[in-house]
Parts: sequence; structure tokens; C-alpha cells
Amino acid sequence: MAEACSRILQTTLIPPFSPTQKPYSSYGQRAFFPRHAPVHCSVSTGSRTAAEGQKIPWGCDVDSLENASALQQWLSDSGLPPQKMAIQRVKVGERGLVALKNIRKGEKLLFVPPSLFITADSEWSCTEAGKILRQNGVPDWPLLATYLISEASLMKSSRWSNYIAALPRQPYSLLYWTRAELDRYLEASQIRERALERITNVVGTYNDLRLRIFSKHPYLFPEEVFNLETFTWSFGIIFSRLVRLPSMDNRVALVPWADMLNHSCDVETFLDYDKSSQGVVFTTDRQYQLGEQVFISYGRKSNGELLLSYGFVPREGTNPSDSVELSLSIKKSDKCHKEKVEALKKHGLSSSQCFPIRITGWPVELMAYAYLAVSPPSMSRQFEEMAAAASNKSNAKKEIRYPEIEEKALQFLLDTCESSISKYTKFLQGSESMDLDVTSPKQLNRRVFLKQLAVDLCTSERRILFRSQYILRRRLRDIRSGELRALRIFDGVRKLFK
Ligand SMILES: C[S@@+](CC[C@H](N)C(=O)[O-])C[C@H]1O[C@@H](n2cnc3c(N)ncnc32)[C@H](O)[C@@H]1O
Repeated sequence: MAEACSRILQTTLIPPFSPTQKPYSSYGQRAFFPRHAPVHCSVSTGSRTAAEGQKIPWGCDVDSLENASALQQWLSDSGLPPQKMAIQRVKVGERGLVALKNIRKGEKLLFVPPSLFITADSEWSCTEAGKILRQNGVPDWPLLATYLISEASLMKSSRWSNYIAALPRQPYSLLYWTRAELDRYLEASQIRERALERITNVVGTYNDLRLRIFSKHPYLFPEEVFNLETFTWSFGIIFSRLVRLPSMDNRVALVPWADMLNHSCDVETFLDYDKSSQGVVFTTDRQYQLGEQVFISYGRKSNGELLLSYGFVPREGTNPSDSVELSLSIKKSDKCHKEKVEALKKHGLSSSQCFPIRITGWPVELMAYAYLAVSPPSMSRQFEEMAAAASNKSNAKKEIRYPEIEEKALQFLLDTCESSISKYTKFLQGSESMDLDVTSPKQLNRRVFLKQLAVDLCTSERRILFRSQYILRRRLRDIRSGELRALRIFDGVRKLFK
């Protein structure tokens, strides 16, 4: 479903690049951007639609194979060894790498040499721009984001032009959702908060670069090229394609070709640098028949995290790493609110804290937080111990137990879980009749697409909460029936002595 809809989205949102546009005059061959009205943050302006903002004149529509063969040709001319896979249209992920022959389990594939990686050390076509960013100590991610825009804007003059031309013109990412869309579709999920934080970070990073560097060197960083729209694009590319290479001191890199591999929750194989073959490889953990799509893992990520960075949600129940964030808080009305918050602060936590819950259970930290939330003033001496155990920074990751308040703590968790479930249910029931009031087919496609992603995410997150609700109810029932049994025995013994 998501795939079918995503195709619609991709072909309708972005106006195609017009090759007749003139290059940017003061910078040799930079692509020309029409001057925008003042830059807006997509989060703060609910009215702006994604279709209006992003006019990126590079990249391509991923649902077509536009530019894929030029990329393949350029890569093999630039030192990529012959491959057992080719870029093709696929059912999962639109474009992906497909086996050209049978591939065995345990085979090493790819071998992308370092000369084809883009890292923070890559040479800039505009050396002056790179020098200035480095002199200003710009960290790797913003540096890479700026590098990508700088190279992209140089079009054919950049050595990466074939790679950039094959990148998505609009990466799927929550960065492209407006504030109104996030509020409307992701209200029940904590991923909404994460998306808002991420958008704020991107906007903040761009504003910081603009104030500190770009405004001082307008000839090197013209606003027509280095603006919030292009930064949203480059960060979208980075979030969805950058890889961390453990065997290269955890360096981050864009690795052309390797970044054409799509994610599957069924495989456990990751990209890494292989010292012996001196290239980025992965080792297959299953066999592939000729014509089958080959997958890697993007890491053990929840459905929410996959939506946040990559813009897709795996089918319900297929992701063993799926989790949902449950937000717990210390009630303002708590007699020991101040003391509890202070204890939490000491351990880097706050009065409201999110914990990941999986289908298989929850972390010991969550239970410790619940104990703290329900503990009475008479237990104030234990607040510190509870806060330490609630923080994953505590060295001793031991499970703490306070039998005297266990029932209260479990009930607190059950209440929180059920209030979260009701938010999801409200959204999911409402989504069936959600009015998709729109004025154009483009907007309709976008809304159907976003709604489907949100429904998929909320269904999978609610499923985990349902499971927790079941476990919590059973534990409470056991505690209560145990207490009842103990009470009956006590009563019997009392009668005996009467
Ligand atoms: C590293 S790129 C992979 C190549 C990408 N399909 C392309 O054509 O450029 C990551 C992007 O691929 C897509 N993708 C990867 N795995 C997917 C999956 N299992 N389901 C849907 N889309 C997927 C998402 O759009 C994601 O942002």
C-alpha cells in the first residue's frame, strides 16, 4: 500500500527541473534558483504545503529509472568492480539492487572503493568554500549537507554529478511534513515530537550556518543556492542514506551504489568497510535467486524511527526491532514532586520521560521510573536509588523491586498505557472518516499517502501497547489474587484460634 501511494507522491509533488534554467551568474556554473519569498520553516507554517516549498533543480524521481544507467556507467568507469546486482524498479522501495545471478548465503558483495565515498574530508569543487567551513570548525553532518548542496549546484562541473542526478529530488522523510500534517496524522505517536525536534535542529543548523558563515561570504554561499529548501533536501538525503562505518573508526559516509540497497527487517546484514578488500561491503545472510531484490538492514530500528529517517513503515508485525515510546511523568500534584524531579535531574532525567516498549517487554528503567512516580513520602530515602535505576546511565543495570508499591506501580503503568492506547484508537477510528478536504488532486495524493503511513505506524505502535496492557493486567490480577489468597489463609487461621 505504502509503495503504491509513494509513487503517486513522488511524481506529483515536485515540478520537474527545467534544463532551460540559467546557471547562477556570480558562480560559474551554479544552478539558478528563483529567489524565494523569505525563507519559512516548514514546521512553523502549517499553511505551506511541501509542494510549494521544494524547488530542487537536481536529483530525479525515484519511481523512474531516470539517471540510473548513467550512474552505473560512471561508477564502473570510476573504479567500481563488476557487480552481481543492478539498479532496477522493485516492489519494495521503488528502486533497488536486484541480483543479476544467483547469490549464495555468506557472499561478500559491493566492494565500493573509498575514492567513491563522500565524507567530511572529500575535496570540494569550490575549494574556497570548503576551506571556510573547515576554518569555522563546522561538524561533519552540517559540513556534508553544505558539501552536497555545493556540489549539486555545480551540476555537470561536479565530479559527483552522476551520483547527485540519481538521488531522489525529494527524499521521503518527515522533514517534508508540515507542522499541520504532523499534528494531524501523528498526534498519538511520540514520533511527532522526534520529527519536530529534528526539523527544529535542521532549521537551527541552517540559521546558524547562515549567520556565522554564509552571510559573510555571499559570493561563495549565495542564498539562492544555500537556503532552507536546499538544506531540507540535503539533510533528507543524509538522514536516509548516510552510513556509519564501524571498521573505519565509525566514520560517516555517503556511499554511492551501496545506498541503492533497500532495507528488510528479515535480514541482519549491515554495510561496513572491509580492510582486506579495501571497500564497503556487506555479507549476505541468505541466498538470492536471479531477479530477486537484495536487501540489507538499516539497523535495529523501530517503525517510528524508519518513518522518521527513511519515510516508510514496514508491514505490521514484520519488524522484530519495533518499539513504541511510552511517556511517563511525575504528577504535578505529587506531594514529593520537587524531591522526585531533583533526584531525576541528578541522573539526567526529567519530570516527563519516554521509554521504549517492545512486543517482548519493557526496559528495567521504565519500572524504576514507575516506582518513583508512585512512591509515597515515607520512601523519600529511596528516591535517589529509583532515579538512578530509571536512568540508563546507571552502571548497575539491575532490576529494583519494592514489593510494597509494586501493585501501585503496575497500575500506574497500566493507566499510562491505556491512555496512550485511547489516543491511538481515537486517531485510527477518526482516520476512517478523516476528511481529505483538498483543492487539487496533487494535495489529495499527498494526504492519502501521509494518512496511510500514519495509520500503518499507529497500528503497529498500538499493537505493542495492547500486548503490554495484557501483560500488566495479568500481573496485577496475579498480585491481587495472591493477596486475596493470603487474606483468606490469614482469615482461616484467625477463625481457628477464636
Ligand atoms: C538508502 S535509500 C535506498 C535506495 C532508494 N530506494 C532509492 O531509490 O534511492 C533509502 C530509501 O529507500 C526507500 N526504502 C528503503 N527500504 C525500504 C522499504 N523496506 N520499504 C519502502 N521503502 C524503502 C525509502 O524511500 C528510503 O528513504
